[in-house]
Amino acid sequence: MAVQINPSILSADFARLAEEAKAVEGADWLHVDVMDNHFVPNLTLGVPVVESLARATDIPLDCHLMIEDADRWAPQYVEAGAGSVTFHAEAAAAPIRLAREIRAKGARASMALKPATPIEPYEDLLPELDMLLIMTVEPGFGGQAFLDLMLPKIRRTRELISKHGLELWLQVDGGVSASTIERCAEAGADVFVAGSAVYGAADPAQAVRALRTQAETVSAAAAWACGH
Ligand SMILES: O=C(CO)[C@H](O)[C@H](O)COP(=O)(O)O
Ligand SMILES: [Co+2]
Repeated sequence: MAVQINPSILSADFARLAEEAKAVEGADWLHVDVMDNHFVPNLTLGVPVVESLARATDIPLDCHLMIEDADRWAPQYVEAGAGSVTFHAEAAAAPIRLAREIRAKGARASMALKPATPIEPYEDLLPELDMLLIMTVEPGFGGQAFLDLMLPKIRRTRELISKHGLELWLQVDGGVSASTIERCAEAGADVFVAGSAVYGAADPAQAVRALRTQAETVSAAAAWACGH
């Protein structure tokens, strides 16, 4: 299980997005939080900004759509250049059809769960996805405190992924930092979104490297424990 670190540009300077992407060289994906002021009480950016950002950076874009009517909008983010598109389970009328459409258009299909949404009703849907995102804060804002009570859900999701023998990536988003990333990795997450912990650091690229080292150490120890 390879560790991936995805800085969230929610905590970057929106007037300098191309430079902010360069500041996190070495990151696996750039996490782009799209908010519509309906699904969440905040407003960020949309398709035209994603199009420009995709042209401005070589880092692939991981678009996290916190928007209503995901069925209508998500495919447009693939066309805008996103390599991975995450829709919320709570905002999709037909998640299987939507995941298939995202994949057919050439991107990785991912589904997110708000903290109060359980994973169990979605077990049969997991093979349709390339990634599952477990929110570890209420979506809407960066800089919130990590919700420890999400750790059992991360664990249960990792068990379901193993039970079905899937290649699915397991992403965590919200309050991920030097003081919480090890707990997430230990619970079974392998893709880590970090906004304030990266862009709030004096050297964002160094913050990405440090988070990666922490997560890799834990996941190597977990792999060793499983294999013996
Ligand atoms: O989806 C999000 C908020 O809804 C952001 O990706 C997330 O909060 C990242 O910011 P931080 O690491 O500062 O919590
Ligand atoms: Co996000």
